[in-house]
Amino acid sequence: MTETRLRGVGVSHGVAIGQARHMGTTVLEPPQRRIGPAEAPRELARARRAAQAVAADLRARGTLAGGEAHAVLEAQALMAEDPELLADTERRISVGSSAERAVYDALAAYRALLAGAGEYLAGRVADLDDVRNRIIARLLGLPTPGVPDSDEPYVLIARDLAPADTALLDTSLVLGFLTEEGGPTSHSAILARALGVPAVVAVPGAGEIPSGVVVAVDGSTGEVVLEPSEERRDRLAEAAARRRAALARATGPGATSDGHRVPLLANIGGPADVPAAVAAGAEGVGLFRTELLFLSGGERPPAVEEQARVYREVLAAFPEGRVVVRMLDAGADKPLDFLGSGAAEPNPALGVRGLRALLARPEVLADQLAALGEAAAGLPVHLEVMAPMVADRADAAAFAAACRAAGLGAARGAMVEIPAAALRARALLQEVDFLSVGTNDLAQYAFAADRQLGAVARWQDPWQPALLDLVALAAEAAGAEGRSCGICGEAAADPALACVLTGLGATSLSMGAAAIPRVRATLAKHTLAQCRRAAAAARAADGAGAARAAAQAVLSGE
Ligand SMILES: C=C(OP(=O)(O)O)C(=O)O
Ligand SMILES: [Mg+2]
Repeated sequence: MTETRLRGVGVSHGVAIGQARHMGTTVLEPPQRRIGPAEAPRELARARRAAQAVAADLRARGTLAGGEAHAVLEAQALMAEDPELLADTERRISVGSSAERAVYDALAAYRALLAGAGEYLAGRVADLDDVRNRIIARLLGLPTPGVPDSDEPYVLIARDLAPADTALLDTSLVLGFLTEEGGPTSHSAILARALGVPAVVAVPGAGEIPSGVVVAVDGSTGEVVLEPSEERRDRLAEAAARRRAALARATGPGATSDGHRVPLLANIGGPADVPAAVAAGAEGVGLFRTELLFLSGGERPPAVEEQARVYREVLAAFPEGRVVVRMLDAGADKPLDFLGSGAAEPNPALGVRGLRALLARPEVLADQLAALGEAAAGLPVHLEVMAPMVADRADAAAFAAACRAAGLGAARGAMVEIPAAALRARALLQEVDFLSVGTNDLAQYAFAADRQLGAVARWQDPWQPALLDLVALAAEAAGAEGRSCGICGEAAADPALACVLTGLGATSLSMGAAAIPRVRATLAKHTLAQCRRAAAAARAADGAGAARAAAQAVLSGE
């Protein structure tokens, strides 16, 4: 057979060569069965139950997968339970649709809306299709279409991948992803990058690739070749090896090409994330999200001893390194029953969350600090603790007082996630030792754009110049006080943006482990002066796209 070449958008670097296997993504279309009015209550109850069961299953998968997948699956669970979708389903049942047909039609209507609503929302269509398939399969008593069964490694082909499936993919079997739809911001792309699996999205005709055919996927160039010749395979493998070698050459501590040090740290959710962080050469942990530990505790926070055991496991993995532990950040996107967080609040993102929740329950904060003290005892690690959602100097002072009362010798910091904290960063530094900018929440609050809501996702783009202005304020304040100001939001994982953040004065960058090698390599190619020029160019732009282009032009030496 001769080679066939296809082209898509490379979204996750590397080359994968293997047999094609298709994801079972056929949308299940239930028959047009009409029901009488007497059957309606039963059908409605069935539809409700199925939606609830699917939401619970997605949540359970999210908890199991942890990390990035957790939030993605939570968002999908919310789709399954969406009150408007349920109301539409109810309306359709009341006029004679069966439960499965009503769900199918209600979701189809919503899907059409999403598909036509711009790149980011269109990227959520695959998530919605997956939710639809899951609910309908459950109503029809069928298995949910999903990841193919295979004992041999393969290249996974799909229309688009749903997070529920990609989250639990066995990466020892999946060599790469290839999707017909999707874009750089689709979950297939985000998760492929998080898993470190090569991926090409938006490949026209991908759905028609016969199962079992050998495909070569180059996630760096977007090239896809069916039945590649020996020569082609060799060439692709060589190119990938060259790129890998370039990445591997960039080892050691993070620094610009002229030696300005920017420690590269890992964002972790617990001990399970440590091996990947160590393998990526993380110089420590810049953000240890401790919520996962509390999520598994149910009604009560985990006991001090249990917390200490988990913290120690992490701390012991970074001898001489720096580990920044973020105090429990409950509420809003991370609700926790025992803190009653968000339950009765009309707007939990603006409510008693983060440090506010901890100050309302000082014994929870005191226990966590005590557990950290116990965990660090006798270890050479540099333990640092920081408070989430610090709004003003009084917050920073209250946190510092709690640390003092706990007798914890660790450096204390404030996260800059609320614009007020960035604006008055210097005042916070009168109370705490360092700052760490959480760009995810800082964007949410700066743009009044719920980080969980796809409809406002455009403002979550970390290249927004207004967000960069706020980062600059925090970094400049820290510089003036001779303190450190790290970045620990998603922004730090984008190699070009990492250079910009360095140019703004960030003193360390913390990100998911998979992003570290590329950020290290990119940073090592540019001088501090170039990073500063890129930062100035990005801030001078209007809009995220223009900022990205302006910075990239500077970094590529145009
Ligand atoms: C790092 C951050 O914290 P989280 O994503 O856990 O809220 C942030 O808000 O940027
Ligand atoms: Mg945050």
